Amino acid sequence: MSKQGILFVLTGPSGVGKGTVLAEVCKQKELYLSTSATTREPRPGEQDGVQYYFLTREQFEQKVAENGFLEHAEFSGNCYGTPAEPVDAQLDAGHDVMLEIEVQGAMQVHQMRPDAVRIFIAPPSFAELERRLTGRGTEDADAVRRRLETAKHELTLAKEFDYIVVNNTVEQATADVLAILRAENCRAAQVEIK
Ligand SMILES: Nc1ncnc2c1ncn2[C@@H]1O[C@H](COP(=O)(O)OP(=O)(O)OP(=O)(O)O)[C@@H](O)[C@H]1O
Ligand SMILES: Nc1nc2c(ncn2[C@@H]2O[C@H](COP(=O)(O)O)[C@@H](O)[C@H]2O)c(=O)[nH]1
Repeated sequence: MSKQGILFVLTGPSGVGKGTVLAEVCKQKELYLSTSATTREPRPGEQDGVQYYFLTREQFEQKVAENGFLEHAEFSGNCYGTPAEPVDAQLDAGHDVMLEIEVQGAMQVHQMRPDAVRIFIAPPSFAELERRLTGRGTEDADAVRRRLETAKHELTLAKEFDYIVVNNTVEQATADVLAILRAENCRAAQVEIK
């Protein structure tokens, strides 16, 4: 049987810097990034099929009913889900896959795919998380408040994950994530030798 790819999950509270760190990681490591579906409205500049597949709630629910998602969750009033088929196709082709998703979904992946390697990105402090989320300027004050409320609970779950990376600087967090990816690839290679 040919080698399967490794499924990686990058999670953590909204605004912690998952997307920023992942963009740097992808400059140095070949990874298939899953494109999620969401019912959230596109932000200025976001395009359907690029950042997300933007679905109506009915379309999203239809895909849930068809078992089309590897995981899905409601977050801050909107639905988000990982389309299963492209992820499986990439893993079967031997390519490593990365999901960048929120914490409830990441917990589901553990149940569905116990082999997945899950990395929790944590902020250096709660005050810094608040600064980053507010500073990004993509949500109004009410949405920022809701996301921070959710973050308080999400941070208590960090210890459930395989690795915790504190995103102090983007450079250091990128190096830490790359080291994890390398280590997990070495582990997979050893399993094959046996
Ligand atoms: N190490 C860092 N130091 C300072 N600012 C950072 C750092 N990492 C990310 N940021 C900034 O924090 C903001 C949020 O980052 P980003 O959008 O990557 O977060 P996210 O976790 O992907 O959020 P979401 O889950 O909502 O998609 C951005 O403005 C980004 O430039
Ligand atoms: N459970 C899932 N969470 C997802 C997915 N795609 C993205 N996300 C996460 O949702 C929040 C909010 O995203 P935003 O784009 O509105 O800021 C963030 O933490 C994303 O990582 C998914 O498929 N499933």
